[in-house]
Amino acid sequence: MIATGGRVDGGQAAAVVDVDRLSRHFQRPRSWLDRLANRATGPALRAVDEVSFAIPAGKTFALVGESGCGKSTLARTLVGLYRPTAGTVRYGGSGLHRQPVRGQVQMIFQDPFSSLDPRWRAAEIIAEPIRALRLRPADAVAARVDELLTLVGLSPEDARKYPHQFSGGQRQRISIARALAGEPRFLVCDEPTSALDVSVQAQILNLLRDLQVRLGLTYLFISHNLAVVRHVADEVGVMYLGRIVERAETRALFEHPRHPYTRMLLASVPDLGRRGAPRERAAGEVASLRNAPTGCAFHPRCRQATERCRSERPEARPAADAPDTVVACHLVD
Ligand SMILES: Nc1ncnc2c1ncn2[C@@H]1O[C@H](COP(=O)(O)OP(=O)(O)OP(=O)(O)O)[C@@H](O)[C@H]1O
Repeated sequence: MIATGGRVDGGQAAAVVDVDRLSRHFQRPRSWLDRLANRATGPALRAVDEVSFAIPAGKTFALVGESGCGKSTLARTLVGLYRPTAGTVRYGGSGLHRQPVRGQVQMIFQDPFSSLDPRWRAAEIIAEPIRALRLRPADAVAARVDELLTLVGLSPEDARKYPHQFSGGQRQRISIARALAGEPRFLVCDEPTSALDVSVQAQILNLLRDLQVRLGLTYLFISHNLAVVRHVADEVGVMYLGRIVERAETRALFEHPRHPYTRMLLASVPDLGRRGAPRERAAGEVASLRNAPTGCAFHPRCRQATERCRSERPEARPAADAPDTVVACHLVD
């Protein structure tokens, strides 16, 4: 259960990750207009803008939203690949830390082929974090690699193979084994199945689910596929141009979407099986972070937008009738 600002209320399961008004901006190169106005830098691109949420231990929080809305930037900031521009991320169970304990936060990527070094055998790929973090004595590393291969549904004989000798699904299993080698508590899965054949996607999703239960892992799960998100997530955050516009428990989000953008996203998937939920047809151009609109960033596409939506940015607030749902929209309530 999450309140505004991403704080987990006392008495609830401890958060493994707690994100509070986190922003990550990128400096854009100067345009000729900037030069003309004698500006030293171009305007910042607000890839992630004041995002807040917390993920309780053992749960899955999913991020959805159109391409370019900042999901990967948020994921990369959480695993420490990018430094936050503002706001905080705290990690841990009891007593949160500003930095993740080494190894405890890991990431798996969409394309396992490009994230695995083609010159390394599976054994070396998986052993690397074990050695770097000194998680096992040198003579126990090989046995740990065999254990991890078995855990992800491969066999110890696979240890000698190179990435190109595996299928796409098997390569993703190697990536997962490598991530688990660091003994993480928190795993960021950035589109982990979108590069895979449909028949293999379900196997990888089931593997992730099994591992979550067996190892007590906490997931941030990023996907374009709303049917997948509905299946795997406990809670969902809907991102639009760098901000979370709606955050709700999965069932509530799919059955009772509140933000016009969430409704539009769900309406774009005909077979989600929603009955009676209000439908929103897509309107207007897909906006870009490069020229983000004023006020509510969604207003140019929103059929109900008012003058206020055009000028005043809505803050994320708990819904009046569902305090676990947080929505940033002037028209809700
Ligand atoms: N290293 C970077 N430097 C400058 N701009 C960046 C950088 N990384 C991402 N961006 C910009 O930040 C915005 C958000 O990108 P991001 O990859 O986070 O979106 P996304 O929602 O993950 O998209 P997709 O689903 O296509 O992966 C984009 O406009 C992108 O061009």
